[in-house]
Parts: sequence; C-alpha cells; structure tokens
Amino acid sequence: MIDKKKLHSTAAKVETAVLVAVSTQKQSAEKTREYLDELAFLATTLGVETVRTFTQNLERADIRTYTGKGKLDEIVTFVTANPVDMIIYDDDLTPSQVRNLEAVFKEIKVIDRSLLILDIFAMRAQTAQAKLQVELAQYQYLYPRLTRMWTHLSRQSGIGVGMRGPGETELETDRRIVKDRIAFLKEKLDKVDRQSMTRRKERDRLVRVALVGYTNVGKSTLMRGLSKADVFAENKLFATVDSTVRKVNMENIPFLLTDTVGFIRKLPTTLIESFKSTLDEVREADILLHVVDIAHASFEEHVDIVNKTLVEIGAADKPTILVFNKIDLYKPAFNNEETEEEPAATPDDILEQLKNSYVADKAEHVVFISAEKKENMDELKNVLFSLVKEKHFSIYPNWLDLGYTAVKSEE
Ligand SMILES: Nc1nc2c(ncn2[C@@H]2O[C@H](COP(=O)(O)OP(=O)(O)OP(=O)(O)O)[C@@H](O)[C@H]2O)c(=O)[nH]1
Ligand SMILES: [Mg+2]
Repeated sequence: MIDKKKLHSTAAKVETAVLVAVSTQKQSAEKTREYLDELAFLATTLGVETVRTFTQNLERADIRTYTGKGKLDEIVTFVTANPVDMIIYDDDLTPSQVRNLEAVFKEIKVIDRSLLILDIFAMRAQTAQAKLQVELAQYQYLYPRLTRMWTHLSRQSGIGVGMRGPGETELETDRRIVKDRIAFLKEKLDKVDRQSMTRRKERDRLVRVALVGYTNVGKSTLMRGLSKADVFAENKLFATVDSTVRKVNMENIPFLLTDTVGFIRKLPTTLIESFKSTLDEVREADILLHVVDIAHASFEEHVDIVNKTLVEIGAADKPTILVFNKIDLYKPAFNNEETEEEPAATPDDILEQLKNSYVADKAEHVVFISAEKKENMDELKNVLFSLVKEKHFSIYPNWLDLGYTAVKSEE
C-alpha cells in the first residue's frame, strides 16, 4: 500500500519515474536493457528523470499486472520509500492492466509506451495539421481506455506527462462524447488533408526526395547540410514531428527535399494512422534517403524497423540511398586489443562488409557520412544528384532544350 501522505506536490519540479520492462522468450535481457535506455531517453525528452528501472524474466508479460506479483511488490516497496510521479511501462498496457495497476499505485501515474510517445508528439507538434493529427491519435488511444486512469489524472493539477492533449473537461466526459470528438477531428483533418493535397499537386512536378530514418539519427542535420534550410535538430527523440519541404538546386536542377518525423520501435498505430497525411510526403517521394545512426548499438534493428514501417505506410520499393551517418562517432569492435593478434578487419573492411550485408539489401547505394562534421558529403551529393538527374530527365526529357543548363562543348 502506498502512503499518500508521502506524496507531495509535483508542481514546478522535475517529474520522476521508475521504468518497468520484462524480458521474454522473444526479447533477450540484453535487448530489454537497450529498450529501457531508449525509454529513459524518451522520458528525458519530456523532462522526466528516471530514478530506477525494474526488469523481470517471464515467459510473457502477465495479463493482469504486466510483471508478476513478486516484482510488483518490489516496485511498490520502492515507490513507497522513494516517491515518484509515475511508473512507465516499456510496452503498451491493456485497459485492464492499466486498471489493475492503478488500483495498486493509486495516485502515481501509470504510463505506457504509447502514451509517452503521444505526449512527445503533442509537445512537438507545430502546424495546425500536426496538432490535429496528434489530438486524433490521443483520443483514439483514450477511447478504449476510458477508465479511472483519466479521471484521476484530470484531478491532479498542473501539466505533466500524460496530461497534455485532451483537456480536462473532455476527460470527464463519456465515450459517446469522445467518439463525437474523434469524428469531428477526422472531418477537420480531412479538410486540411485535402488542402495540402491540392498544394502538393500545385507544386511543380519536381523530383521529390524524402529523408527517412529512426528518430535522432540526424535527418534534420542532414537536411540543413543539403538545403541550407533552418530546421530544428536536437539530441532528443522526435525533435521533428511536422514535415519540412525545401526546394534545393543542384547544378541548376531543382528538386524537393522533405524532412519528416522519425520512426521508432512500436510506434503507436493510432499515430501512424493519424500521421498518414504527413507521411504522404514519404509515400509520394521519388527517392528515399534512409539515414542510419551507425554509432548506435542497435542500428541494424533500427534499419529493420524503418523498412517495416515503410512497408506499412506503402512507401517501400523506392530508389533508396542508405546513408550511414555519425561516422565520426563510429568505433567498430575489434579483436581483443591486448593480444598480439592481427585485427580481423580494418575499419574500412568492416564498412565494406556492411555495404554487402543484409542491412543494405533494400538500398541501391550506400554512403558513409558525418552530417555534423560534414565528412564525405560530396560523395552523398554525387550519388543523390545522379539519381535526381535520372528521375528529373524522365519527367522533363527536354530540360536542356529549355535552355537551363545547356553548355555546349566547343566543336
Ligand atoms: N556526432 C555526430 N552527431 C550528429 C551527426 N548528425 C547529427 N548529429 C546529432 O544527432 C542529434 C540528432 O540529430 P537530428 O538531426 O535532430 O536527428 P533527426 O533524425 O532529425 O531526429 P528526429 O527529428 O528526432 O527524428 C543532434 O544532437 C545532432 O547534432 C553526426 O554526423 N555526427
Ligand atoms: Mg528531425
């Protein structure tokens, strides 16, 4: 049982959390640790400090309380002695798990992965369209979970994680009103979507290149490097939630470059659905720049997740340049350095192997760069430009006849 007297006001102080995950037959303990690091990073993005993590090995997550009873007691003991603002679970909880855990944790917020991501999107959304999309996703998430969780959140004062988004008055309402709100938002979004579709159609038919990739890999940094656009880049997850489109000229051939929202493991499906129109920029692109953070321990898994998400949104099978970024931070693992043995491979060998590995299967070209340190940008530009040019001339076979770049060599 939690002693409520020990819970004090959280206003104007950093919120704190404990994180909880289970390792299962499908998810190794090592993976779980990595996922918890990512979850802590997501929490940091919202200004929430992680004070402790709990993990448990189970065949599968417990259907009633996610962890088993013993681990749950352990968490309760901890949060009784060290009050925190919230417990964050690294998976999505079912409505009944939420109910059960709330009964145990009382005033401490019970947050799952989707709710955390939705909150970050709510914080980041800038345009009217992105705001509508996030709100719709929040209501769709909320609908099957209209439980005490929400009424008890709405009783707490101030803004905090799990509080942004649907306002307090809506939280007091019933399912019917939420349903009406969903219908209303869908209609409004439809209208905005139609406008942006018209806008896209009215744009010149230029070649379109979209930056895609896992969150925080350096898409916005690369966008800046390629287009001089002033886009926001930050070492936080989901720095970009809206799409930014810029017209870029390379050797007098113009094309459109789009920076868009990053992908993540278990991106809430309601978010993918609501962001369909933002992701149209990706779906309608002619060429993809798939950016990968090569210095991240799980970069191979990130590539898989991005490829799967591309299939899901109907944007797979486009000419793709796989851009391994942050090469300045990359330190390939070598054989034991203390032995006299020759290293099995040099860094160049390792990159060459990577080029030929399954990770690069879907890509036509592979380049290694540092967007931040501007390393090897020329190679990327050359590869990109050759693809852009090819596509451009397939749209405008007579481009040179129009007198744009025609430089005739002397006879
Ligand atoms: N060392 C190093 N850091 C980089 C490089 N490219 C980007 N970064 C850093 O990585 C962080 C994330 O960069 P962003 O450009 O915001 O990444 P993003 O893919 O747009 O991220 P989201 O919008 O959150 O999906 C920032 O702190 C950048 O400064 C690089 O080549 N080397
Ligand atoms: Mg970005």
